[in-house]
Amino acid sequence: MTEPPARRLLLVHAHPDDESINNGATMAAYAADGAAVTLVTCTLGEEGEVIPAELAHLAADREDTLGAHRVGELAAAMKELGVADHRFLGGTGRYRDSGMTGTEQNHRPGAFWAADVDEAAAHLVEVIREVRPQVLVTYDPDGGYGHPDHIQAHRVAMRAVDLAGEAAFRADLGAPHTVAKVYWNRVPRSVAEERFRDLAAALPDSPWTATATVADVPGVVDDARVTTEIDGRARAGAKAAAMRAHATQIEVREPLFALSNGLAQPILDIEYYELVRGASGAAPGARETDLFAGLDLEGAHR
Ligand SMILES: CC(=O)N[C@H]1[C@@H](O[C@@H]2[C@H](O)[C@H](O)[C@@H](O)[C@H](O)[C@H]2O)O[C@H](CO)[C@@H](O)[C@@H]1O
Ligand SMILES: [Zn+2]
Repeated sequence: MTEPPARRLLLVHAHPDDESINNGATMAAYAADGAAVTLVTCTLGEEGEVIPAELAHLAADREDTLGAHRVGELAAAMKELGVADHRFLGGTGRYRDSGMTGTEQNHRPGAFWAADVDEAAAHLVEVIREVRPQVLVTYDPDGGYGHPDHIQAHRVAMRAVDLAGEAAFRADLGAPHTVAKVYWNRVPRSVAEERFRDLAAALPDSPWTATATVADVPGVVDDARVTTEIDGRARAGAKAAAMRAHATQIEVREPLFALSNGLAQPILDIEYYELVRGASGAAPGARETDLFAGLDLEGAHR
């Protein structure tokens, strides 16, 4: 049996498209460098809006086949990033997209927001104990921007990290595993502000007439809270291609993109994180430039 790669990264996201927007360059860079990259997506994105007019029939209030379509978009995006291991939490379609906050979809049976956190976390414990990642990436407690599925993905991911390491929890799901480092997706406020200033110059050459704002960018925090930056500029093409693969949700005109709201925002090829569990591998006062910094990877195969 071949040994798994020494470095193993697990990312937990709410919908197909979040992984490419938040971590596309990071995922592509580590996959290209021989690390094992595993993505768990919690829903199929069934309640999303649809950008291309010719695909409007897929929408939840029409044929309700957008989820199946976005499974294909995600597979195409993973090919662009070179990521072979992507799964849906609890199996394809186990949890349904809950819709934007305050909508009636939040409370429909099967909605991820209505799921029991421990029950959902057990599905993720099984993945953690199989993959045995040293590093896990997910959202902050607000899910980056308050979407119910993002908040729930945070809760399930953090609960699963705790349970996966408990020997007394569900031995049937595999041997206990402690994730060494946990990160939340972040954007330093100074970077967001600078990129939106630059955006104004690029807007006339784009198909959009309006921009989002710094407040619309998920996970923006004061610079001091950002512990880690992954320079993915060498993977900018892969990230843009992966975002473009999510064609029902994202339009891309590099260096900009827009969601179905039509508000232009910058594509970030340097991706930022806040280390919330585990020890930093950087010198005091410096940012890490590697998610695996400080880890003893010798013999880290299982
Ligand atoms: C990036 C992200 O999390 N997208 C979610 C989000 O989609 C937004 C939603 O449809 C909103 O109404 C639009 O104005 C915005 O442009 C969309 O990005 O919520 C969807 C429904 O839960 C979800 O499917 C999509 O992945
Ligand atoms: Zn999302």
